Amino acid sequence: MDHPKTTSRRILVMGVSGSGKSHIGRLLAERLGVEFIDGDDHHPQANIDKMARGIPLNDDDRQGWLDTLAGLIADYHRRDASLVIGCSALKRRYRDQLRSGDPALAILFLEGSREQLLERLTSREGHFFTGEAMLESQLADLEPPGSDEAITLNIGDSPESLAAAFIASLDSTYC
Ligand SMILES: Nc1ncnc2c1ncn2[C@@H]1O[C@H](COP(=O)(O)OP(=O)(O)OP(=O)(O)O)[C@@H](O)[C@H]1O
Ligand SMILES: O=C(O)[C@H](O)[C@@H](O)[C@H](O)[C@H](O)CO
Repeated sequence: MDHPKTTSRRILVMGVSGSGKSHIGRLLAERLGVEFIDGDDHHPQANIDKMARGIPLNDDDRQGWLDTLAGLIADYHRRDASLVIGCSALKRRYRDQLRSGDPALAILFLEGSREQLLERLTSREGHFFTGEAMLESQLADLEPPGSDEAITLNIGDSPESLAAAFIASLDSTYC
């Protein structure tokens, strides 16, 4: 798809829990010198409580939250300000909702195997999202984006390599 050349861009870092959205998103924003928003910080408390009880979110739970994030993306787009935002964005229609804020939203999909993801989740401490069953539900909901929607990178690489590879792909897409 052809998009008008712009001096700013909005970037979504997506993937299931433990794929590295917060870590890679923050690093990417730092490398690009732009703001980072962690989608998790915008969940209503009811969603956090539900996940902390080990109950996966459903479409209804995610609706208002995705609306909030789409609104933030739209706001940055309107102001021609750059942004990296982390959000699981598991289903195609969730991404469509986020793209309603910026049709040229660039997407980095962090892809990993069940084993890689479980290892990352079990070594992480102090987070409300835990447990193998929760990861299973995320993998069941995941509709992986194709190359028409996203740049896909495997989480086995170091954070620095992932950020550099994505930035290189952006340059070739946008220049
Ligand atoms: N490429 C990587 N290599 C090694 N460790 C990583 C990498 N990416 C992330 N990590 C580590 O893996 C763990 C999970 O990463 P992170 O919290 O960023 O995932 P997340 O997708 O934001 O998860 P959630 O959606 O549950 O918040 C963290 O401890 C993080 O430091
Ligand atoms: O869509 C969802 O089910 C949720 O957003 C989860 O993905 C959490 O936000 C996150 O992964 C936990 O940290």
